[in-house]
Amino acid sequence: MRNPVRYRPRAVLFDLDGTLLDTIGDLAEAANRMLAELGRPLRSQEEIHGFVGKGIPNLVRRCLTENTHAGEDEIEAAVLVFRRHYHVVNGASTRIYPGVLETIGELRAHSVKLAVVTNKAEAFTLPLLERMGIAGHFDTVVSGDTLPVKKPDPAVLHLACARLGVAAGEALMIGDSANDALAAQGAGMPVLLVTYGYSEGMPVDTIECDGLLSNALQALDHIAFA
Ligand SMILES: O=C(O)COP(=O)(O)O
Ligand SMILES: [Mg+2]
Repeated sequence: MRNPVRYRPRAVLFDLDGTLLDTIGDLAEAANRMLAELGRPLRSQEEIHGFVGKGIPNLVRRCLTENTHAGEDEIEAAVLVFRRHYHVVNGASTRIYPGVLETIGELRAHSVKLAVVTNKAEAFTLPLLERMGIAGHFDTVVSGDTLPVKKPDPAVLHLACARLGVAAGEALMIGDSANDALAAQGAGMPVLLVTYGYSEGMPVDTIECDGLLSNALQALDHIAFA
């Protein structure tokens, strides 16, 4: 993009799955171990890719109900099965996306505060950040079960900002889906979306946002350091 608007954020809030980390292999593995244990047909990674974005209970529900049926009790029990398998595989095939470490390093070098705001439950988020060696870069982490609501509810972004001591208008969100975009817009902060992540089957260029990034490093084109 030529001459994009440059923000001067005091904090950058990052989405996790599909933005910082490519986690689809582990999510699909846990989902298929769950489906196998429940005696249900397995699903392709591509299909499961479209189910990621609104947290684990929603992922499990879609695995059990898309083109088929399951009762609420069955779905509730399946969430526990998924979590048991995901604890085992979480991080095994996860990779940090290109440009992420350099971007984080540049932001930290300019004293910009950093947070992760994810819809992934905390029991998986914190060990995953540790395992990938990036936990220490973030000043705070808000997970999918930190509050009773998740993205697209802006409350999770407000909580991250409160913990960082910045106003919502002084922060910038970087995500990969409409959940991130809507949460940011609800909180009154600009949002950049990466084009390589998971957007629940929605073409990312159809989601209203303040800029698209094909590599995380392009976020720096939208930022002016004081
Ligand atoms: O857990 C999910 O479904 C998505 O997590 P994310 O908010 O980090 O993309
Ligand atoms: Mg995401």
